[in-house]
Amino acid sequence: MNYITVRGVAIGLGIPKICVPVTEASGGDIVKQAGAAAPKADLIEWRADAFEDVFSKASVNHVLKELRTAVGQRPLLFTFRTEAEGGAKIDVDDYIALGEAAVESGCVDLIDVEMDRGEKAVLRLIDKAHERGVFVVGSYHDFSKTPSEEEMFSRLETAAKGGADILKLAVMPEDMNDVLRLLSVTYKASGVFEKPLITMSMGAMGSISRVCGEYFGSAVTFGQSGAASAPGQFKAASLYHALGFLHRQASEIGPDTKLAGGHIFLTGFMGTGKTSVAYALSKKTGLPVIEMDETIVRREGRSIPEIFEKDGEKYFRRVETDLLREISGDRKETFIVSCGGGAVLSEENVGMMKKKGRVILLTADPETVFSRIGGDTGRPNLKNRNTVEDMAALMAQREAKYRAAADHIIETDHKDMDQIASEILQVLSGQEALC
Ligand SMILES: Nc1ncnc2c1ncn2[C@@H]1O[C@H](COP(=O)(O)OP(=O)(O)O)[C@@H](O)[C@H]1O
Ligand SMILES: O=C(O)C1=C[C@@H](OP(=O)(O)O)[C@@H](O)[C@H](O)C1
Ligand SMILES: [Mg+2]
Repeated sequence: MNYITVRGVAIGLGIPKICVPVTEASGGDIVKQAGAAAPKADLIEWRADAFEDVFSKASVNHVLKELRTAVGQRPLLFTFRTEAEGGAKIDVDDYIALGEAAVESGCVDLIDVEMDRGEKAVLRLIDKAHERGVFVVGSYHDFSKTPSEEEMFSRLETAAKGGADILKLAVMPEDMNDVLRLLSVTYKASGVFEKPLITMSMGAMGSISRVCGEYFGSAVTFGQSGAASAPGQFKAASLYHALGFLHRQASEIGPDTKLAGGHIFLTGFMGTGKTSVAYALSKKTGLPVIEMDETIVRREGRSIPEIFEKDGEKYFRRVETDLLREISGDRKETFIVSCGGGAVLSEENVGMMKKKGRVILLTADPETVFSRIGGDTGRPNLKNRNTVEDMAALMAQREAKYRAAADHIIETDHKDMDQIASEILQVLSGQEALC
C-alpha cells in the first residue's frame, strides 16, 4: 500500500493533496490564517518555527488547541523547521521536546520529523508519535543543491526504515537537469517504497515539480495562503486549479484500451476497497479514475463528515447523483468510477450506471471490513457503529440493493488489490461467466 488515510484524506491516491503552511508569528494571526486557508486546503501545516513564542510550552499548547478548532476536520501537520533546513534556530533537545509536546497535545494528526536531527532522538520521537496515533512525515531538505540520485534515494530509504509514514524530500536545483533528477528519483521511489512520498524541487526552476505529483508519485504539494514557507511555492488557489486541470487532461486524452462496454463502476459497502482497487485497475489499464467522494470533496471545499454535519446526508446524496449524471453524460472516454458506498441505494443512480457501463460489486465479510476501516472518522455513516455487529447490520440492510445493481461480483477477502484488479479485468473480458 502506498497511501494512508488521515481524517478521510487519502494521501497517495489520485490528485496530490494541497497542504497550506501557516506562517504567521502571533497566536491570533496563526489561528486566523489557518481558518482562512482551510477551504482550499486538504491539510494544514503549522510552521511552529515562525511562532514568536515557540519556546513556551503553554503558548504552544494554547495555539494548538485553537488551531485544532479552526481547521475542523482538516488534518493538522505540526512542523518545526530547523535553521539547517530552512527554518529557525533550535537545539536538538528542544526540537525533540517540542515535537513530543505537539504529539502529546492530542491536537495534531501528523508531525514533520527531520531525519537528520540525530538518529536516536529522532527514532524516539517517531515512536512516541506512533504511540499517540500521530503520523510521521520523515523529511530531508537541501536548500543549496540537488544531491546525487543515490543520495536522494538513500535519504528516502532512511526515513522509510526509521518508521516514517510519509517520506519527504525537498531540494534546490541549479539547472533543469537537477529538476529531472528529482522527478526521476520520485518516480523510481514511488515504485519501491510502500509509503507515500512528498518531493519537490524548490525555487522558480523547480515549480513544475509542485504540480506534476500525480504523474511522478508525489502525494502532497505545498501552497501558500499567506507568506511562502519555501521558495517556489504557488498560491494554494492557483495550485488547486492547476492540479484539477492536469488531472482533467489525463482524462481528456482518452484511453488506449481494448475494453469495450462503457465505464467501470465499482460499488460495494464502505471498506470493500472501491477506491484502492480503482487505482490498481487504472495502473493496469491506463484508464483514468473518477473517485466520486474525492471529486465531491474538492468541489465542495470540505470533507465528507463536514458536508454531512452541515447540510445532511440528503444534500450529499443530491450532489452524488448530480455527479453521476455528469459522468454518465455523452463522453468519448471510458472511466473507472470509484463510487461512494451509498451510491447504489438510489434507483436513479443505478439506472445511470447500467446505461453507461458495467457495475462491479466488491464484497467483503463484516470482519474484514471492520479490520480495514473500524474507527475511521472519515466515513460519517460509521459514526456510532463501533463493532463488527454494527457494520454487519448496516451491510445486511443494504445487501439486496448492492446485489440487484451488480453485473459482476468480486469477493475481496484475503486478496490484494492487484489480484482483485486482475479478476475484474478477467470478468470484463468475458473469461468468467456473468453472475
Ligand atoms: N483487498 C484489500 N486488502 C487489504 N486492505 C484493503 C483491501 N482493500 C482495501 N483495503 C484497505 O481498506 C481501507 C479502505 O479501502 P478503500 O479503498 O478506501 O475502500 P472503499 O473505497 O470501498 O471504502 C484502506 O485502508 C485500504 O488500504
Ligand atoms: O456507504 C455510505 O453511505 C458512504 C460511503 C462513503 O464512500 P466509501 O464507501 O468509499 O467509504 C462516502 O460516500 C460517504 O461517507 C457515504
Ligand atoms: Mg472509497
